[in-house]
Order: sequence, then structure tokens, then C-alpha cells
Amino acid sequence: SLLSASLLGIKFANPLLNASGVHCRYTDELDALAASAAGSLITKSCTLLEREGNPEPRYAATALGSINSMGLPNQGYAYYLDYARRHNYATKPLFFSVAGLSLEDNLTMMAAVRDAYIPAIVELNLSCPNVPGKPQIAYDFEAMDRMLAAVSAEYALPFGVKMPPYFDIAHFDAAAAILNKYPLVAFVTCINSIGNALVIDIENESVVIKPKDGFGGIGGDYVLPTALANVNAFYRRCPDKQVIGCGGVRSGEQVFMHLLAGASLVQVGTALHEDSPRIFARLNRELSAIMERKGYRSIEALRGKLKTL
Ligand SMILES: O=C(O)c1[nH]c(=O)[nH]c(=O)c1Cl
Repeated sequence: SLLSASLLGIKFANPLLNASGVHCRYTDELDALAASAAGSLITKSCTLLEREGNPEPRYAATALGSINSMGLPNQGYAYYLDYARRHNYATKPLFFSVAGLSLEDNLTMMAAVRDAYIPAIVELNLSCPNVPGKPQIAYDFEAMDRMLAAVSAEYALPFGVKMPPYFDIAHFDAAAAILNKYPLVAFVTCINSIGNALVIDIENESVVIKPKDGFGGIGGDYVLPTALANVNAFYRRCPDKQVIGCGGVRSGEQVFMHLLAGASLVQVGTALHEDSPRIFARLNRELSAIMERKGYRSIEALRGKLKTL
């Protein structure tokens, strides 16, 4: 149909899903996404063991988006693996987000997903900005190279990576060159939050989140141009991979922008957090209306068709 999408040869009724971390820590949240108009869903990035995460307040919404320093709160990978075993894949695909605190933990968790023989799609999070003392892997190119070499060898199935934003052409080039060494990295999700921003409340003359002296990853309207640039940069540099867009989506127009930039699927974070899974029905309606107005009969007809001047 008009909004059909595909990734790794798997069919999606529409390109929309949640961004990992939003509305996906607990089974009731995941069930609500499964029952929503989203074309698929993804679990909260998980660690080997359950984590409480950082002290609250650790999320705040602003007029232009959000800031968070959650600290990877999650129920541990066994909880999400159990959910992934019970999911009905005939209704919609499920993504499984992994964010181990070490290479060994990532290998253990991905081996468990591999050995479960379920069609869950793994998105390896290389970009969590909020675990104190753990610099994010994707900003350390040698560490990212080592991680992908070991994970590719162990998991031995196609998987994807969740990337942070880059801001320098040389960094797009270097990061893409590493990803292109690994054919099993079948998709690249761009972007994670822009790390270590600072939101100030002038009434209280204070930061708005407790962890890390108020420093946290931002999402929402703040990040849209950076998200689109990263989607398009990796779309251009990784012709053998697909790209999932994430960042700044709150209406059909931003979904359309991500698709033009080359995205195959589009994730929604801040706007989903501030609304509810009902947002997916609205986004699908708005995207359909734009496509019909412009005469597009399929997403493939517009994907990656961004014009330059
Ligand atoms: O603090 C978090 O849990 C978190 N927050 C983000 O904005 N991105 C991530 O990948 C993670 Cl893992």
C-alpha cells in the first residue's frame, strides 16, 4: 500500500516506530506500541543485568524538545528476550536494542538473541551518552571498530547500529568507512540524542535534570537538521546498507524529510514521549496526505530523492 516499507527484506505496513528508550521499558508500554498504528516497535536498550538508572529528575521536556540523562534504566536483557519470544511477528516486526556495558556483555546478549531463533531485528546501541564514566563507543573509532569486528563474528546475522550525531565531514567519512568494513551491519540508525547539552530554567536559575550537573542528551525540534544531515551522510556513504532516521519527528512533514534524506524507516522519540502511541495514526495520516498531494504512490518513489541545488 501507499506507506509500505521494507528493511532487511522484511515488510512493514508503514515506516514508523518508536525510538529505543521511549515508551518501551516495560511490557505494557511495548504492548501499547504493538497495538498502535506504528509499523514496528523497538525495546529499551538493555544491559546484562537490570538497572535502575540515574537519579530523578532525569528527563525534562521544553518548548523545543527534550533533555534526558536516564542512565540506561532497563529490566535486563532476559526480560526483553522473553518479550521478543512472545511477540507475534505476523502483526508487525520487532526490534531488539542492545547496549551492553562491555564487549563481553554485548556478545552474551546478542548470542542469546541469535540462539532464540526469533525474527527480532537487533539494533546495537553504540551511542548511549548518559552512563557516567563510559564514553560512548561511536566517538572512539578504534573501540567501535573492535566492537563491530567481535559482534559480527559472534552474532553472524544481519544487525543494525544506533549512531550518535557527527558534526564534521571527516567524522562522517571515518565512521562510514568503519561501518562499511562489516557487511553484517545491514542498517544504520541516525541519530541518538545530541549528547551533553544543558537546559537552564531562569525562574529557578537552575538546571532541569539531576544527573551530571544537568547535562543530558537533547531530542526534538532542536535536533532535526542534524538528524537529517546524519541520515543523508550515511545514506550517501553506505550504499550497501539501509538507514533508519530518528530525530525531530513530530508531524508527517518531518517523516517526509527523513525519507527524502534516504531513510527506510523513521523512529519517533520526544514527540511520542510527550504524546502517546496515538501519535502514529496521526503521523501516518499526515504522511499519506503529503504523498497524495505530491503524487507519490509509494515510499520507494521518494526515498533518497532529495534534490541538491
Ligand atoms: O540515558 C539513557 O538511557 C539513554 N538516553 C539517550 O538519549 N540515548 C540512549 O541511547 C540512552 Cl541508553
